[in-house]
Amino acid sequence: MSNYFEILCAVAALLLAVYYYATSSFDFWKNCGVVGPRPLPYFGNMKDILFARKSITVYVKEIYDAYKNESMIGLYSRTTPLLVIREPELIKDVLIRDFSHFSDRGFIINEKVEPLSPHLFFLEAERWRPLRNRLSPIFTSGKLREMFYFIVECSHHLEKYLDKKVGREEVIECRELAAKFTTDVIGTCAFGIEMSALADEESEFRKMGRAVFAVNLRNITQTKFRVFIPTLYNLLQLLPCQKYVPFFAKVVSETIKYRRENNIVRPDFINMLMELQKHPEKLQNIELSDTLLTAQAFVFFVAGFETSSLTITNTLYELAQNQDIQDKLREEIEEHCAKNDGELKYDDIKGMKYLDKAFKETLRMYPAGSIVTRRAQSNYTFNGTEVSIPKGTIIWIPVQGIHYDPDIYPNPQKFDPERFNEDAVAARNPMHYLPFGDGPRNCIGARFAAYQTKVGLITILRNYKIDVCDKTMIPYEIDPGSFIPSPKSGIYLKMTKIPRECKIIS
Ligand code: HEM
Repeated sequence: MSNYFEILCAVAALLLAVYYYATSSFDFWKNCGVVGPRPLPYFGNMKDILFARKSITVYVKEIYDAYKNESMIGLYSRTTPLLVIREPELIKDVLIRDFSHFSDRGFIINEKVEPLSPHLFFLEAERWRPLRNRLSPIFTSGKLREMFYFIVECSHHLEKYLDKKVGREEVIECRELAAKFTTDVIGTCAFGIEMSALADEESEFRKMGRAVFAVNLRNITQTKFRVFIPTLYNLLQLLPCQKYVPFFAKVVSETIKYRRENNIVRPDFINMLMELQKHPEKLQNIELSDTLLTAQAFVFFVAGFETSSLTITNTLYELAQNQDIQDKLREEIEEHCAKNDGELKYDDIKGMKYLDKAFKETLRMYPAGSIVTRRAQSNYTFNGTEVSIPKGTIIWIPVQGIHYDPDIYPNPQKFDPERFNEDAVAARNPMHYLPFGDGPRNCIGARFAAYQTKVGLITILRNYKIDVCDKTMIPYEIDPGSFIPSPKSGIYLKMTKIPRECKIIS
């Protein structure tokens, strides 16, 4: 009898210890005077996200809306305190003014689990800083002008593809269409080779691109473990390496070898990475090994094709439902064509003001980064407050919540490019529009993204009228398992051919 009692006591003590471990930090925000939703033992506030029942995008908007009058909201990423910042001045402190305290995103990197993970997006501040300094010149407008030729070449392939695919009118799944185009663009610019995603239905690059973003158990587990359960993340090295890793490694090493042997110089990302490899002194003695180089080419591909293809898709989705805006946009394209005898050049794209507003409005409604994250690199007290956070605290900037705040963007569900006319932009706090983040660690490819997205849109819109059809998903639903907020199913739209004569030339 006494044995049973002892076992019972031991089990109770164990349960108590587990409960204590799972909840002991839950007074942290209360003690700081920061409010937030009640956390659950072990899961904190992340249960629905961990089980992919809710996307971060939806969750962060709910939290933002629920704490309307707060400048900060305290959450728990399982047992670890995590802070959401709403107030624009504090956001500016984190992203810009006090960036030296927040120059890291807080992703863990385990090169055994993911050999291509030490890239610009994930890298810790020490390796990130010299690499970013040296990679930034790849994206200047001068370099972009040189690369514009490649983007335009891909737009001709897109035109041909559409000609073949769409007869007089046809329902097209636009996500796949746009992804093929941006795969070709980023492929030629990042890897320096033709990916032929548009020309070849079985393109290996397109298959690998799909594999990187596939919403499957492996990808969901990997992302959730990396972000929320880092202790278990290391166990993933027991699984075989993702198939795209050896693929990209081989492509990059073969390209480099071929260029070295044949003395080929081409104005693209891989060329600039090879130049850097030759001059380690420029990287403050961080060795740009072949793997580190491949990781950078890989992140340009991964960060570059899906974000822009979703932006093209989402713009078409909104234009199909807003015919007046679509007509106005087409008029602007035609006007520019007429001025240049049917041709569009690099500078014309820059001059298309209405296209720019529509692009920006799409990114307001569908930001690829629904949160921007930073990690505190030292203990930090927020200016004008008594809230102090310890080194290591993760910060979430709730971009999705801000972009749908009716006090900032009245009637936020409405697609309205006029929100981006000069006066409206000047009247808004810059921290209230963050599709590319901000500060020294903002999106390095923002300018490139704008050009490839706009060229893709022009190519489609000048040739086709876009309408919704029975298969169009209305309302738009985000797949809770997706890493970059993506629609739950394909985006099917009807395309009807319009005879055009305008051509883009570089
Ligand atoms: C519409 C398209 C795109 C969107 C919406 C987008 C959005 C973002 C966002 C929100 C961030 C994080 C910024 C921050 O933390 O402040 C980011 C970072 C990054 N993006 Fe983009 N991006 C796009 C296209 C591209 C393209 C085309 C490339 C490359 C060719 C690219 C490469 C990167 C890289 C390397 C980072 C990490 C930068 C660093 O940590 O230094 N992105 N992007």
